[in-house]
Amino acid sequence: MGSEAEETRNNPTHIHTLISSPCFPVTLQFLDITYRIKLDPPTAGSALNRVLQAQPTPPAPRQERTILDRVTGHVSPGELLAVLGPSGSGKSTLLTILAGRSSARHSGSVLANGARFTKPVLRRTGFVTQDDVLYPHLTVRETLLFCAMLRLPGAVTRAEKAAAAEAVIGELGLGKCADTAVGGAYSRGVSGGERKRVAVGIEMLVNPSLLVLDEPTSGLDSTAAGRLVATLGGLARKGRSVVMSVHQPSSRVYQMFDSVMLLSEGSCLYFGRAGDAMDYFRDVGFVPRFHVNPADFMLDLANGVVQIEHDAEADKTTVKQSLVSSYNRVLAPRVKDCVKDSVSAAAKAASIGSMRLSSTGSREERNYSSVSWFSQLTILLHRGLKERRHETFNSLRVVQVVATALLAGSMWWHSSIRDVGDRFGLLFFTSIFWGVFASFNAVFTFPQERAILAKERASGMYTLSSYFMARTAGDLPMELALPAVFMTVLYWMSGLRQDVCSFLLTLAVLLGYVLVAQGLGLVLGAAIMDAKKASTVATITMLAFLLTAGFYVHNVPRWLTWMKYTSFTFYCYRLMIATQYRGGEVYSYLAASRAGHAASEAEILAQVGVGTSVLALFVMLLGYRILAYLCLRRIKA
Ligand SMILES: Nc1ncnc2c1ncn2[C@@H]1O[C@H](COP(=O)(O)OP(=O)(O)OP(=O)(O)O)[C@@H](O)[C@H]1O
Repeated sequence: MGSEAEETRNNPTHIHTLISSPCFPVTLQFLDITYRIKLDPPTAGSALNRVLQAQPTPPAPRQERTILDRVTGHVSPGELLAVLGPSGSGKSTLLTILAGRSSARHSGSVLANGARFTKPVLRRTGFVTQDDVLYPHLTVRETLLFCAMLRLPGAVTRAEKAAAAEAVIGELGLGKCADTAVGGAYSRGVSGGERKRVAVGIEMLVNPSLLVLDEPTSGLDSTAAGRLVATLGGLARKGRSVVMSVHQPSSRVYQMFDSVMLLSEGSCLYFGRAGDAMDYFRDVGFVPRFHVNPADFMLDLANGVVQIEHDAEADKTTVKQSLVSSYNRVLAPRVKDCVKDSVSAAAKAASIGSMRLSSTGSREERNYSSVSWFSQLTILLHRGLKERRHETFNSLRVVQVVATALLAGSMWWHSSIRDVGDRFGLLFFTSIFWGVFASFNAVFTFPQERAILAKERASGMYTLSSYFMARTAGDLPMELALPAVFMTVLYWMSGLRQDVCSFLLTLAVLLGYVLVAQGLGLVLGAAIMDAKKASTVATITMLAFLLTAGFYVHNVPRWLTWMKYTSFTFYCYRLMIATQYRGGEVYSYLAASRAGHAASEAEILAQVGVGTSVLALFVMLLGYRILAYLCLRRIKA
């Protein structure tokens, strides 16, 4: 991939402007979007207060809050619509609904070319969220390259995909930081503005018909913001429908908008041409006292701030109510008629040109068909290896494992096979250490990728199965190298059975066991999707496995005896003993050493055979991974 990018950079004639080629036109219409949430009832005081109250008070009814109130509008190909409004006015909520990415139940309809959103339309919809979720350790160029590889159609060659990524880098002025890591909460990377542009670039790559951006200019200086909005305007001119929200645009940026929607507390105060906004507000009685940036004036209005005679300020609530009722009386009926006309025109066009549209559609669909499952897997594997190159082999983990192996090796230095108690202790310690270590590390896998997985799946970038395979298989070499190093150091230091065959068998048991323990961590992480909670549950589960296996408590209560059969530590310990003591060897050494406590453990271990233990571990190995996959399916795609 690197060489292709190099070739593309060095040969500008190869720069294929996939991102600026014509796209399927989509008119977005939205009618009466209303979204309400139920608020939690106010707490009725402390438990003590409730006890002291003579009469129990009936539970307060749940109140509703309107986040969006009958918001209506449309955006046509070639248009840039800006949604303005103060913080909390409902911009992000509206944009998430318009991009078809909201799981919240809202009323009203969002239509593309007069019809409900379909998968092909969704695939052609780019959505840039406010909190851009990106892989922190990939460079800007790698981020865009991998994205191009996954998102651009299978029919596009790798060189063309690399060229498209380079074109986006050039278009968004990211050349200077192209080889810098994106960075994140815990690692320094490119600046906030550059991150934002990378997030925009990711969506630009797919040449979307509809591009929805939530505050793409936040964190940018006015020059950079102007440049970005000009780029978005340019994309719109090429036939895309672009919707963006913005907090505080400069007047230069405002001039670039074709149409504007002003929101205040979920209600629309204006929708129409950007250039007509000031005339409208003048007509309904709100005139700025001197020349102002229209966006500043409109935001003041949305906040209810307006100067009246003698510099006094009018009551904010009255101002807002007046603006809402003016909009509902003057503009809303016109906007609704306009949207309805646009919907019926789109429906008519679809019925008249059904043959043409369907054939174009199917051709387009072929062009849009995603890359094959196997290609997705290899690209995701490659990306995962690059992203986590610093993580798995971070020096702390290596030091932790090697130090533990050296310490344990010193403690059990050249132990004797006849000393069954000591040997059992060593094998037991190894089982516990790797059970806890592997399951704990795996717990973090999915929770830390949740946001990015949800975003990428929602844009149809890859199938869940290819992601899952890549994520779990990609980690294997790295995850297995550490226990292999551990066992190599410890095995020869502690003087376990000194033949290569026994060493390889013990290593195989440990590696299989690590995979199973990892599986438990993956399931808990995927099911709970909160690393802290999942690691707490992992602790309790591991403790339960250890306690009920009968190693510490020999008289386990009857109703808990079954639990040891669910414990992979139990089976691993059983197999490790089998690799060290053949046949009845253990009993003859036990008889000689009279190690009572080891003898009772050996008795417990005799309850399951080697074959049963291998089978149990194998079933868990597959079972945990299948469960983790099923849990991940809950994440909305
Ligand atoms: N699921 C929810 N539960 C509770 N409140 C919510 C929920 N969704 C949205 N809100 C509230 O709805 C209001 C609008 O939120 P939204 O994020 O859409 O505003 P915004 O205009 O994008 O704000 P900002 O510019 O600060 O991002 C906020 O007051 C927010 O707290």
